[in-house]
Amino acid sequence: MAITSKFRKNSTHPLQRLLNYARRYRQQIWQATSFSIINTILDIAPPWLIGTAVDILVKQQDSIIGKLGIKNIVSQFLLLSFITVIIWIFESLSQYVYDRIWRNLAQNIQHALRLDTYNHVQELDSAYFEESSTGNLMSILNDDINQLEDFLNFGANDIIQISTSIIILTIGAFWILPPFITVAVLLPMPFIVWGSFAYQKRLETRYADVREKAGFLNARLANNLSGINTIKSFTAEEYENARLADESEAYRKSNSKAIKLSAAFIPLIRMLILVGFTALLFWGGMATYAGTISIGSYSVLLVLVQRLLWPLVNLGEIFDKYQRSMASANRVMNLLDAPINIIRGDIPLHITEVRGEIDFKQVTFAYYNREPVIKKLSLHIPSGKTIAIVGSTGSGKSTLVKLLLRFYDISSGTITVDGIDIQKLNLHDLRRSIGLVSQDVFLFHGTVAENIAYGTFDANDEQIIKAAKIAEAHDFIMRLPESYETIVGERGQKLSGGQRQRIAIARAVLKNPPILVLDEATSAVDNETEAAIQRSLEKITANRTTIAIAHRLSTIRNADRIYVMEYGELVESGTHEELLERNGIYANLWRVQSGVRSRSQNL
Ligand SMILES: Nc1ncnc2c1ncn2[C@@H]1O[C@H](COP(=O)(O)OP(=O)(O)OP(=O)(O)O)[C@@H](O)[C@H]1O
Repeated sequence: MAITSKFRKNSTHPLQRLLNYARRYRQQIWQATSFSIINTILDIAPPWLIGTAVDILVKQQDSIIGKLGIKNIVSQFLLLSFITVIIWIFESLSQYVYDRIWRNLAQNIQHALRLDTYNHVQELDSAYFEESSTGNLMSILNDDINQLEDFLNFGANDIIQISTSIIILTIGAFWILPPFITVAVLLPMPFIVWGSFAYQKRLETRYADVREKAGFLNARLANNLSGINTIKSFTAEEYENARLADESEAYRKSNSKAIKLSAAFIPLIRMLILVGFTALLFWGGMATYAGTISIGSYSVLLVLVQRLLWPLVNLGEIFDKYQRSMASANRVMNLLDAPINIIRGDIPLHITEVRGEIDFKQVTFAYYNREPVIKKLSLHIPSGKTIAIVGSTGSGKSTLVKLLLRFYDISSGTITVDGIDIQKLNLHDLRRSIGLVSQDVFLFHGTVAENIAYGTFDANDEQIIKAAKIAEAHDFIMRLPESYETIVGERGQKLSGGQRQRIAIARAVLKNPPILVLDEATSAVDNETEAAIQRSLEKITANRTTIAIAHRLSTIRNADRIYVMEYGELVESGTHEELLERNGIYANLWRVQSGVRSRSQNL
């Protein structure tokens, strides 16, 4: 598995990547662009109307409108007023339309992008999550996508309107003015455009750094909030304050660097515009005085330049927004492009037809950049039998389960279920066939009933209660304030460890999988709860292939076969009695545990 490829950066420009993504909204984008352009054209009309009004006053019967045959000054002004009203109405209408389309487009794109990215994240393998922090992923899924929304709301429209203005100004100036004045007016333009691009390039790296720092800050926050009890118990508040201050300071400094550059942009553009405006004011005035251009044209131009050149001042702000959103687009697109390394097979496995025969053949596996933790391991689990795996901590027991569920793919060897290589099986079918009660039970924020029905979403109340009874959870659930409707809190923190464990078992019972994996299902419980869980497990493991991983040997002594694992290899196997007779590692462990037990019971 080429893990390094996950973190490969895509060299395509983020705008191009965003446009490729937004292709499905092509129609909406064209509509919004058209209305933005129409609005800009209509927006240029007022200077023309002012020029025409001056023209009427100066030339009277010979004005532009006069030349149309309307000689009466009142009628000329009436017509001009009528045109003004019409233009105004259409300008307002077009503004309403483009604003609505752009803003809805921003909503649609951010919505689709968030769902697609989240969906993609769900498909990524466990190794990806180990290399990236939840807080950073959260900041991509939330902040970065919001940043894009912010740009799409107004930024795209602003860029289109300014570009249209520049084109119209250029055409208009060449049309009306003597060339030397036009050149003087337009002289700042290439500098503004070139300057903007040069600026943008430098801002790009600074904003990429800002987004990265935002990710680190978020990661720290997410980590601390989920470990708040540990912080409190170790009275590490001051320490964490300092650590957070460091991350926050790094974010502030990074922003400061970007601000230093971006804040200088507007004053610079303003100076360049000043050159053009002064040139027009002076030479245009001289040319009008000399009679080369009319007073009407001169006034149109002055207002036009004021209306068209000055908005360029906003260019700084727009480029700033653009650059910030491109830094975000890059992060979102990189996440969306992260390759899915667990390839789904296409052989279906119907849950009702699974026999549950599992075979590990010469399986070797190493975590990324680590030594192998499973070494040429072979294990046969007959259908319907219960096997147990015991062994010292870190020997690789949980890893075996993760490989069976394909959280990771093996380096060599094969794992089969009912004789079919799990890499060829439909991944969802494979996972649906396996019920996992893991070491650290995860409950979602919601009710007890919702948590039991997690994964069996169509279960009715009766089925949920039945499963809870089998898991010996019904009694304690009925004692909760709102029984099955009690909210368990985030990660189930309003319940005890043993209660969470029993809900997890009820969840597995309801799922009714042909293969059951119990990874330390009785780890966090007292003797009484263990006995209760043990009773329920006996019921649910009957006639179901079961893999039980345990540290407490008493919980697995009745297994059909027990395997002892050491450093990624199976070193002993047999029934409880056979292993005791063999007098090896298992027998030793048993003696230690039963000794400890009897002593602790005597105390
Ligand atoms: N995601 C991971 N990345 C790198 N190494 C890992 C990862 N998960 C586990 N390991 C390492 O793999 C080895 C086997 O871990 P595993 O969790 O399978 O042990 P275990 O036998 O289940 O231990 P325990 O009884 O304590 O739960 C350990 O040395 C552990 O440090």
